Amino acid sequence: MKTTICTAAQARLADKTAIHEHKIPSLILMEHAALGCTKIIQKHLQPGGQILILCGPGNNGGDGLAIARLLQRPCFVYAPKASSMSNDERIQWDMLEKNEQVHFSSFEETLSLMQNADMVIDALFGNGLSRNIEGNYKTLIDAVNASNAFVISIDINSGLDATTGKILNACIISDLTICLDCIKTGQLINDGKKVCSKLECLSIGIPQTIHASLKTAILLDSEEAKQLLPRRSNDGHKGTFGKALMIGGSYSMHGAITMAARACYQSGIGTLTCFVPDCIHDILAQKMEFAMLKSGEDKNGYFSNTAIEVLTKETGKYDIVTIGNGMGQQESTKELVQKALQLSTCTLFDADACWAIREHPELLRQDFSIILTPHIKEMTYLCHRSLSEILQDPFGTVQEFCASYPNCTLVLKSDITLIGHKDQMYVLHQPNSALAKGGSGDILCGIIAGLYGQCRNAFQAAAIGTYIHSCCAKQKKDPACFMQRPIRK
Ligand SMILES: NC(=O)C1=CN([C@@H]2O[C@H](COP(=O)(O)OP(=O)(O)OC[C@H]3O[C@@H](n4cnc5c(N)ncnc54)[C@H](O)[C@@H]3O)[C@@H](O)[C@H]2O)[C@@H](O)CC1
Ligand SMILES: [K+]
Repeated sequence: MKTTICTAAQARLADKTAIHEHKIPSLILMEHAALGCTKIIQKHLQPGGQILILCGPGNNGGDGLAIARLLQRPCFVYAPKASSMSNDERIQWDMLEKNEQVHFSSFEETLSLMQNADMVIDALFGNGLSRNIEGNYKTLIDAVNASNAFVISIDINSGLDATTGKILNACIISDLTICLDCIKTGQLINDGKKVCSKLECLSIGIPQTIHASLKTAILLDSEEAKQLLPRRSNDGHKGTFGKALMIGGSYSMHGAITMAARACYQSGIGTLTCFVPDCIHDILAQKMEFAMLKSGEDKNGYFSNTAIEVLTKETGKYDIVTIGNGMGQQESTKELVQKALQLSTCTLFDADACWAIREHPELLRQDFSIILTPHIKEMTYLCHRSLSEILQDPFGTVQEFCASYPNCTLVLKSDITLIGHKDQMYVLHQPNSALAKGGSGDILCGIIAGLYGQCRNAFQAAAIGTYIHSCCAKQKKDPACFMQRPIRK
């Protein structure tokens, strides 16, 4: 089952389509949601523990009331007046009329119960939050955040804007958030990253085809990765697994091209050639027994502007070309980037190559595939957004870029990494500081190139490469030591 990532509008549209076009009554969706949540809540609940459920005026509150019924144990519930409830919440309320285990508490009682509660269920606001939280709701949220209870938010932490991840004046900080049907973009960016410790996504019976038709982003998890991993046939030869050319390096940054090349080789490329400035040829010859080496004229420790001549004879020889690692922000990098595109083969732009192309973004529109792997700062060279604008809206940034450059696959690297191509997007949500070090990006570039050689599909290679890179870091190994075996299990 795919886990999807939606804006508030996409999530609402998915709900609406399920209800109006697929004729699934909203109360059935609510029951699925509440049954699933109840099972998860029970896993965290101690016998005899005191549970307090906070319900708001919409269907999120309806979920809370349904959970109170399904728990089948004594619990305290705070709920608004029946007259201000949504229709479905009102029906849930009626179902509790004869229930003797549910005790409704006033606002003041709720505040005092909070001090001894073992668990608080946050069903105040979900996808319908539309303005700043004030008054009693703010007081309740502040009290939850000051309590020692284990807090579970239903769907979205109340107070968080589901799309932007901004807090609307006050917001529940949860130990666990159970996302209904899909993760919301706001839960992965901005304040959203700080208010939910753990996200668990629950299917509530909305048909998967609805998300497919809405082109929502897909979470890159182990199930998805297994589908994307290229299979190596035992009767393949080195040509089967691709020929890569990696262009990069400079006197002070020969490590970058070395790490990228080693990762490419260890990712299963058929043959690998590195093109480096003359001044580091001998150093790399010592370090790279796994790659063929070509070198071009250097100047002051970098490629010279004329180094490109060597590449003229290389057209048609390679399946993938990578460019950028350790090249520096030099005039010659700009020249080489343009020359590399004349090889008319799939080209991966990493690091300084993303800077070098910024004066000629029109060159990114080619009839072959281009992969770009910028981090946030490098992304500022590729679009008309500032660093903070990209950080505020990484999803929109990737969508906008991919719509403008349909032959490009963009890997926007950050604590969450977004991989986009046309209207498709994968999201890797495995933040890990092990990757926050020089060389990580070079290794990713190499892994993607190595996998491209085996699948010849830029979007697939970028997505599976990004996933494997992150898995290697989780194993606390040097990511360059990765093996494909762990995710094949
Ligand atoms: N209909 C469906 O398809 C399903 C909806 N579900 C739940 O329903 C939620 C969405 O329900 P709703 O659209 O009713 O939205 P909410 O439950 O988030 O609440 C909307 C209500 O809160 C009020 N409100 C918004 N901001 C406020 C603020 N700052 N202060 C005070 N009141 C405020 C609105 O006027 C509206 O009455 C989802 O998040 C999910 O929990 C689930 O039950 C599954 C099925
Ligand atoms: K909530």
